[in-house]
Amino acid sequence: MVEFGYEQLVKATQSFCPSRLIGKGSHGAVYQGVLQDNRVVAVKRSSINGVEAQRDNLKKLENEISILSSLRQSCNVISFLGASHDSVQNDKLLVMELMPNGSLHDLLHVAATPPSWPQRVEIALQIARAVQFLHESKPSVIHRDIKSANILFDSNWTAKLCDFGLAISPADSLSQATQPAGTIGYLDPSYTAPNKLSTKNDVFSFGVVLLEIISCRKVIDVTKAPASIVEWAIPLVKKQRVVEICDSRIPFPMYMESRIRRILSVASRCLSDKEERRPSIGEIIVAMETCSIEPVRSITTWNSVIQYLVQLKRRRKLSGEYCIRSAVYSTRQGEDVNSHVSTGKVVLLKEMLADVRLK
Ligand SMILES: Nc1ncnc2c1ncn2[C@@H]1O[C@H](COP(=O)(O)OP(=O)(O)OP(=O)(O)O)[C@@H](O)[C@H]1O
Repeated sequence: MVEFGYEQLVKATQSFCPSRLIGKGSHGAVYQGVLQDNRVVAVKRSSINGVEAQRDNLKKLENEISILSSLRQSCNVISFLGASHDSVQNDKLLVMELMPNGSLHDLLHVAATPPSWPQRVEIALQIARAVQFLHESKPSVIHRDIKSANILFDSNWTAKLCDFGLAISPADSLSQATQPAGTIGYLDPSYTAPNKLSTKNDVFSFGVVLLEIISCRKVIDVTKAPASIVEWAIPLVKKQRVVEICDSRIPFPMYMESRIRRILSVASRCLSDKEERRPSIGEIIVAMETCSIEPVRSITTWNSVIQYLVQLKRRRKLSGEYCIRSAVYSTRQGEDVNSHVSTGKVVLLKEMLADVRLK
């Protein structure tokens, strides 16, 4: 693990200047810093506004550093760059890549322009890959706080999972004594005691994020009944009323209907009351990879429309060929050609059939 000098990071953040503050979380504040080699990074600090870090905050940041430093690099998990410790102020610092494009939460609930449907599908897949990376790491890691606010976008608009303050490895002996934790609205209701810790807790939270991506509804919205996104959406998925779940700010895309249905069906399985019925993240990836199209960056709605039209044209060509073949067969049997094709095509078809008969 790279150990940064505390003074070096104080300088990089201009002494944790308020103008460098990106945001505050429950266990620290994140600042933008510029290192000596001009790399622009994000620095998470356990103390807020210089007030000595609460023991709990410090423990969470230490845990985050320990988990991130144990992981290999992954495309969809925040890149850990190093850490620093100041024994005088009892302060810890975590250095990570800067994510300049905000969170999925802001993209869904704050941004003026809602993300396109292909973008949503790709983001969902990128998050699934991040969870797969954690669950299939050796030893495996359970994030315990998967939510849209913890999914940030890098400069290429690649989604990455962040905030490992609550992450835990079931292989760690301490995990058996760790109390359940997470964020209301995303927290698995069956995670009620330390011994209920399982990768399926993350699968549940991932299912909630899928519903949020498709509907753009807040996970808990007290102005609506039912307030919980899960209680609202799952009965609609079961009744196949998919259009009612989809974000109505952008038109429902007929060309993506099957992909959206598939994602909602995955979400519904992730949110099953019975943990054993929830799919593993490996199964989720298999189901979802058929939904993906292209990287978010290069996707435009037009690309997808063009893809759809090409597919449609191919399908029509195939069904046209089928029509002609079936008409040839029926004509040989003495049936009427018109029963197989639209009138527009009959003239051409009759000429072709004449040709077939001549042969
Ligand atoms: N690497 C990063 N690059 C850019 N912004 C970041 C980065 N990491 C965190 N942030 C932002 O900094 C703020 C604080 O993040 P932090 O992870 O400490 O807490 P949080 O996720 O907001 O809250 P909580 O810890 O309560 O779940 C958030 O607005 C988050 O989006």
